Amino acid sequence: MKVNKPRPVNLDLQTIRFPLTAIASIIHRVSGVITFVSVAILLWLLNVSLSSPEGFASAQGIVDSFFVKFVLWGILTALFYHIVVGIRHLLMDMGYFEEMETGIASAKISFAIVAVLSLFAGGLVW
Ligand code: HEM
Repeated sequence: MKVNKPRPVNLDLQTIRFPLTAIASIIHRVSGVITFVSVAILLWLLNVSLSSPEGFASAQGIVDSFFVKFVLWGILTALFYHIVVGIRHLLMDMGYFEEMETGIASAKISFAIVAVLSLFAGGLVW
């Protein structure tokens, strides 16, 4: 088929720039998957800690390393992101923040709220 009006094609992923709203949405999906996987890890840790006094001590030992604390901080940050941007999604489903300007502003505000909550999570973990 002959194309009369050649349309611009840009498939170079290094030059495609996503709008902030798209980035917020992609990270929301990623944070949902992280939260889903984390539920299994956290339930396993809870089970270990509740099994016996020795189990509780062993769970304390597991959580007492920098790496595990870092992972827990990441899990909490992903959860906070998912909840805050999830609420933004639900508000958009109700018809708010649908224009580009308000969509970008609400994404920026959500990022700022998540940054504060992430600091709070760091305080809880360490
Ligand atoms: C254990 C808790 C949770 C898990 C494992 C989870 C996981 C997920 C996953 C995997 C998705 C699919 C993402 C996509 O396909 O784009 C999703 C979507 C969504 N989640 Fe969660 N979620 C959890 C809790 C929450 C909470 C507390 C909220 C409250 C705000 C929430 C709000 C949403 C919304 C609004 C969507 C749809 C987003 C869209 O339309 O693109 N989620 N969640």
